[in-house]
Amino acid sequence: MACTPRWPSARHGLPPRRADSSVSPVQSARHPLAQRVGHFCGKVICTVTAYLHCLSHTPLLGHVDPEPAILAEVDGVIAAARERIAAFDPELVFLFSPDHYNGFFYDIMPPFCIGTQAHAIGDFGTAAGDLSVPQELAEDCVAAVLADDVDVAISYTMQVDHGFAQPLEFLLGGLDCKPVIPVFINGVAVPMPSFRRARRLGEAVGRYARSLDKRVLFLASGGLSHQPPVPELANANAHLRERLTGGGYHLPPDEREARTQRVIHAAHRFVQDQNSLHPLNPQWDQGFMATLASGRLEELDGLANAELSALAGKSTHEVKTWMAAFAALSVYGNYQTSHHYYRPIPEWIAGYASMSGQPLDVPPQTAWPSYPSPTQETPR
Ligand SMILES: O=C(O)CCC(=O)/C=C/C=C(\O)C(=O)O
Ligand SMILES: [Fe+2]
Repeated sequence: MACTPRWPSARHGLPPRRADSSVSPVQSARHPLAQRVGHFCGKVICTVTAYLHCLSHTPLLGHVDPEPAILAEVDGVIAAARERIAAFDPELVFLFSPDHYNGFFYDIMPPFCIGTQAHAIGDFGTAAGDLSVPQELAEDCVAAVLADDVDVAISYTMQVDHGFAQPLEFLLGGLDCKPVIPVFINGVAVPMPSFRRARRLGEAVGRYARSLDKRVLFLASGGLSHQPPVPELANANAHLRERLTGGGYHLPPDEREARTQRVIHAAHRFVQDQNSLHPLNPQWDQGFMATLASGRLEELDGLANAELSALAGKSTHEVKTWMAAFAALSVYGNYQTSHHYYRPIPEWIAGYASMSGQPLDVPPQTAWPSYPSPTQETPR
């Protein structure tokens, strides 16, 4: 697979905001971030061994979109994040993502699962194909996390959807452009893990990552506040129940199309009437980002799942991927966040957000463009 980004501009015929898809190690040596974070790590000096980026995903991109100016704004946010990641040049990626009944069903629904191999199905027009999973490292990661007292499942045939595919496409240029360990966190199928458990998982993954002596990128996919029409077992009819309990691994094309159209239709309706689904909650979203930025991750330990659903919508549990990624970063010491972006986007039925983070001993990236931000750069 060519590692050319299929980010929003590419899918909408807009010119890329930055020509960073061609950033090479040599070019990125002149890159401001490269100078700061030590792109030549291992050759000259290594100052940063971990970087984090958290990004909402949306299956509605390219199907129901906001006005061009907003689309271009998001495009720029993603392009800039991709450029920073290219400058960091990760040797290994840990991607925390949920699933939407495409790879994980109620035949056996783990709260957490690490894949040693993974295949993306290509739903909603996202990329299909195999991820580049380093099998032995993924196996070691599972063993390390279990030894660290966090129970995690293992899959040798993980099937993933847009939740995993979109950040890999947008931030890394494709499904198989970097070695990636996929970490599934159940964010839609009740009963779900708590914030506290997601934090513990992230810390365990972070401790394993830190033991590797590699430049590691932690990615999180999903959120923030939203409640798109994702099926629920509690009110499923017999056919849907059969699908949700394990009959959905290989959906017939007509059912796949019906699911896609159902979400598109719901988005059109939500744009007209934001009470047609659970309303977005920008206040909660921005508070959540500020809490992660503050480093006080334990503050969310006590937020019950039912309470989060009531506050911000039933799919908001996807933000536990953000919690896990930040917890992993916290293992590297105090951190600082940057490039906060937040905008409620009804067309995508989402409080759409993006945020980067890195260990605190690296000078802040003051030369970088900023975007509308709910919080300022916040040293922990
Ligand atoms: O209709 C279905 O069965 C699945 C719908 C679906 O996949 C929706 C996904 C929505 C998101 O991923 C999101 O907004 O985060
Ligand atoms: Fe999602």
